[in-house]
Amino acid sequence: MIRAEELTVRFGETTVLDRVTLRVAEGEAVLLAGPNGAGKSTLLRVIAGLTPAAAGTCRVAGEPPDSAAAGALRGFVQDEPPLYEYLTVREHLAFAARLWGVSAADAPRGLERFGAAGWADTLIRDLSLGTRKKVGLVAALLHRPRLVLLDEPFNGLDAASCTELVALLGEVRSEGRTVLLTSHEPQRLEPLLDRTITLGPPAGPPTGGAAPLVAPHEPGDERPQEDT
Ligand SMILES: Nc1ncnc2c1ncn2[C@@H]1O[C@H](COP(=O)(O)OP(=O)(O)OP(=O)(O)O)[C@@H](O)[C@H]1O
Repeated sequence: MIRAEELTVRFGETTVLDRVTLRVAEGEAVLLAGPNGAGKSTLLRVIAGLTPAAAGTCRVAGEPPDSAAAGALRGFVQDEPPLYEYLTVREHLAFAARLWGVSAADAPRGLERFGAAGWADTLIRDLSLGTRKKVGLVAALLHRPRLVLLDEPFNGLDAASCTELVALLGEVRSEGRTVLLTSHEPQRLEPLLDRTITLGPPAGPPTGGAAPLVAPHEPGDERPQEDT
């Protein structure tokens, strides 16, 4: 489902990802782990087609990540979901459903699942952090994507919603869909995960000279390596 080879991402003179190789098979649930600043969110954003790589290749179901084809099969739950502040929750989800070309009929059930049904007619700008996250989750999953990417999905969620989210991701996985996520709370994910891929520590300042990092891929492969 995801095949990234020798990916390098730079911001200015800082190399954030240095020749990262990663493969995730269809139907796997994989945690992207590593210390703060290791580049986990950046890697997710490359796979989501939002951040370009300076070198290397990335394919999602064989398609470039920024292509319409890859976009249609992916749902990305960002740490801070981009939401339309002046729409109500209901309007936002109806808009997201239109963009995906699907019915918004499942949206109320999605909100209900996370205890957020009562916010349907509230403007997004008036929501708490956790409720925004729930709306972002429901919006990203409306089209039942084959690939679900989540960046720190537990941030801001209450305990019951965290449990519900793990159950939801378990259903996604049992349907043969793929899950790739970052989280600093791996213990929550134990029932779900097939594998953990660990990125090495950040390269540091421009002259840091980090060694290449290769994260192996197929199930059953050796454990990911960290080079410092
Ligand atoms: N748009 C950007 N412009 C400049 N630097 C950026 C940008 N996005 C990320 N970075 C830098 O890239 C590095 C990796 O950030 P990233 O958010 O990918 O790390 P992370 O592993 O997800 O960290 P955390 O665990 O803290 O969420 C950081 O040093 C960050 O400051």
